[in-house]
Amino acid sequence: MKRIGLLTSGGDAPGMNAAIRSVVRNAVWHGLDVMGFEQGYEGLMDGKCVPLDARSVGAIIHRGGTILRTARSERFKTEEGRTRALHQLTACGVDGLVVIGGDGSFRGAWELHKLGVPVVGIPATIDNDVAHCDMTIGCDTALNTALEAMRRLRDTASSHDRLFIIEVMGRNCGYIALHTALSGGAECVLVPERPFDIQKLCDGLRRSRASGKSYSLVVVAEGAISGHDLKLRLAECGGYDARVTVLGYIQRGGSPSAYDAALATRLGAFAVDRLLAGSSGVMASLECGVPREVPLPQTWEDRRGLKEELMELVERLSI
Ligand SMILES: Nc1ncnc2c1ncn2[C@@H]1O[C@H](COP(=O)(O)OP(=O)(O)OP(=O)(O)O)[C@@H](O)[C@H]1O
Ligand SMILES: O=P(O)(O)OC[C@H]1O[C@](O)(CO)[C@@H](O)[C@@H]1O
Ligand SMILES: [Mg+2]
Repeated sequence: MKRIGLLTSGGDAPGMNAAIRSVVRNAVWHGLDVMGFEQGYEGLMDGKCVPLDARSVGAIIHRGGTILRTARSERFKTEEGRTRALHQLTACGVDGLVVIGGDGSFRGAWELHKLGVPVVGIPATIDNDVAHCDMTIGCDTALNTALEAMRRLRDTASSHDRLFIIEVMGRNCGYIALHTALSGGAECVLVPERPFDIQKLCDGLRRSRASGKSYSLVVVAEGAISGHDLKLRLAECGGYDARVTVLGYIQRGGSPSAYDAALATRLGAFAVDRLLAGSSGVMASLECGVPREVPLPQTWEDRRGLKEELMELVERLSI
């Protein structure tokens, strides 16, 4: 192997740049050339690439976003698009590829692997919805951002004796919502994985008021119900006048936490080591703290799932 390619795909996540730096520097250390493809699979199909060396990834370990930029690509989901990508890889002399992204990006990487491209994935998404890794790069930072917001909202909620709804990201996965609720001390959390009963929610809020609480914080993942729709339902069902804060893309930005920067640095170097060892169609992972490679399909076929006992703990401690 002489030259490897590198791209970031899907939603950006804090720590992607730290992973890029680590991939490039470890590859250079091994005597490899590196080409960075811009805007994920879109740039790969169009041959938009830049050579990367040890100096071109200086002073990015602490930066949010991704210097390679990222994209979602419908074109790459077609056979024609992937054939184009394959031609571009050959034209650029790339004989191995590192894909930094989430579950969708890994599905794309698996397609390339099936076409004969040696490919290793690095899990990076704020959603933490990839199986067989302790955490995905970016999730810890996003959680800390959401927690800080929640603590600020607690200040104003308690001062005004109000009910606040905090909507966090998570189209299909309630990990951020659950862990924000757990660490921020919410009264209640709504996640896409569990149906919710508005009457039960109103009853719970009423009980906590009756027990002497003067304000309440409800965390909702965007995929369960929007914060604004929940406000309307709470007004209809319980006469509540809730205030809504949608955290949105704020959660995707910012410098990576120590955890995310270190995780990205370890996984970036490990991904290059696995490519050089001849692995393909795998994710570079830390599972229970131990580096290991996981066949890509297992990362989406085996569901991580939400821990029921943590959902129950939020409820139990909300008395
Ligand atoms: N089944 C598939 N076949 C080929 N490519 C795919 C497939 N699924 C997803 N991709 C490619 O991967 C890209 C990124 O996927 P997706 O938008 O699901 O984000 P992700 O990697 O899961 O990250 P995040 O969830 O954090 O945004 C898609 O836009 C598409 O180009
Ligand atoms: O608007 P975009 O970029 O598609 O991102 C939205 C989605 O991306 C994620 O933030 C993951 O990056 C999801 O939680 C969210 O639903
Ligand atoms: Mg995803």
